[in-house]
Amino acid sequence: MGTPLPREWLGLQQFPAATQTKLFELLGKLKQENANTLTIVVMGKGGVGKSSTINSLIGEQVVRVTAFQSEGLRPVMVSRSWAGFTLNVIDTPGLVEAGYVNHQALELIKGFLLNKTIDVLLYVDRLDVYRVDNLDKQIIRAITNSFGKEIWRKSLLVLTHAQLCPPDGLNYDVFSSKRSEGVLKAIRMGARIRKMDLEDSVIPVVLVENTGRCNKNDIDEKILPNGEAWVPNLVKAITGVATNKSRAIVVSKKLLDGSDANDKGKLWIPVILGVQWLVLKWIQGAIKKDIATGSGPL
Ligand SMILES: Nc1nc2c(ncn2[C@@H]2O[C@H](COP(=O)(O)OP(=O)(O)OP(=O)(O)O)[C@@H](O)[C@H]2O)c(=O)[nH]1
Ligand SMILES: [Mg+2]
Repeated sequence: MGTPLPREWLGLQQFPAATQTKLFELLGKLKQENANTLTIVVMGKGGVGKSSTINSLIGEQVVRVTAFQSEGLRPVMVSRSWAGFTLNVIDTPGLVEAGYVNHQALELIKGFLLNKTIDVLLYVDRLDVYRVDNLDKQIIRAITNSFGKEIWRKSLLVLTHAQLCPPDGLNYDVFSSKRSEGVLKAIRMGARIRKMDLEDSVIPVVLVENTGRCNKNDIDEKILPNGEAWVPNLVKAITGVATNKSRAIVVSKKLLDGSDANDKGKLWIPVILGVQWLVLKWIQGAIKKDIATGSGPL
């Protein structure tokens, strides 16, 4: 049995006209670049707004949103098609359980993603949180160990709950860039991305506000406190990452088995064989010389 055809992306039509125009333009560009399918995986801690962001992006209530910790532990994929273009979005369970990295959830995600190609990772956290701690780094490390460091070249940081009033009279943009920098630093540390690698691995940040109470501009687009319409921003950043010069992540068994580390060892095999061959040749040469000069043991 083949894969069922994805449903028509009806949610596109519920966006205000201005947003629709921008989205059609961006999706059209993707199609022009021969990207007929786009697979996005959404990961992050529990309750940060992963599922809500997916619903906002698709424009339909496609995945369940819960105020309390969700009991559903399985990843789900939602597919929608538009003019021959297919969008796949994979929602995943939260990566934290009782203050620790939820390895069980991670194993389920790995199993679900096996043999899939990830075009974009949305790493979701909240904007209205002020601290970044060790657990954040541990989650990032767990994702990196599972899918390889390269996944961060295909990632985007999404900060939810973006409709906020910064504390202490701080300016909104100053506050949000401080929070973004904090999470990005945790990503760099957790993923062990070296300073010298930084330039070509800039992770874009997008702020989103998923509640129905989000403010709107006069053309009905949902806006952030700084006036930016965030849905087109999100789609633009996604298409940017999808078409950047890094390759999409093919989740093979080899990648998941952590063959990365093993491969590093394998690189030395030809070198060691070469050195062995040279030593052997040298010994052979020395023996021949000994025989020729007759200076061998009596
Ligand atoms: N104010 C506000 N609330 C949000 C936003 N995003 C999500 N929420 C709320 O936060 C709660 C959790 O949202 P979910 O989308 O279920 O979060 P999740 O990351 O999918 O959670 P798990 O699947 O349990 O890991 C729900 O009550 C949402 O309504 C946001 O941008 N702003
Ligand atoms: Mg969820």
